[in-house]
Amino acid sequence: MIHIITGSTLGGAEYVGDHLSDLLNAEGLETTIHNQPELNEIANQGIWLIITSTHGAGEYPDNIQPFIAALQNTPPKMSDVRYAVIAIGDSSYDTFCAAGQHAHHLLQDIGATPITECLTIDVLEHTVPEDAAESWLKSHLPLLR
Ligand SMILES: Cc1cc2nc3c(=O)[nH]c(=O)nc-3n(C[C@H](O)[C@H](O)[C@H](O)COP(=O)(O)O)c2cc1C
Repeated sequence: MIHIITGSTLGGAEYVGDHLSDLLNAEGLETTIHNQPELNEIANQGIWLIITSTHGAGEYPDNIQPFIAALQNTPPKMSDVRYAVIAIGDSSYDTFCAAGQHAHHLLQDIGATPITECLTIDVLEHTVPEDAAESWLKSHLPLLR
């Protein structure tokens, strides 16, 4: 099972999550999308794919903040979780993709295993972030099985 966990204010990261979920399902991989993630509803095993934008001054979007706080305050056993983070942001901000980068380090710190480095998608360069995410997915598919 691949848990797709999104952090989004304007919907962009959610669209990326929906798109990747469709592609993974077409490859025969099972997914669950968590657009309002609750730590106690997400099994601490399998693959977590976190897709989050950055808002404010390097902040997480509101919908994912409680989930991140719960991971920090009461981290579950993460040794059976492999994960990847897709960070979406705008490189005109000093805090480019800060939320996604933070999530990547946090998961590693609490004992989950990274599948790969954090992917950053710059919306100035990629007006359709789904396209950049799709290319990434295709090249990382063997690691997600
Ligand atoms: C008020 C505001 C603050 C933002 N702050 C940041 C930021 O600190 N770092 C960054 O990389 N992008 C920042 N962005 C860009 C967003 O991350 C980007 O537009 C993203 O595509 C939004 O994704 P979403 O639709 O999932 O919320 C900001 C955008 C807005 C509107």
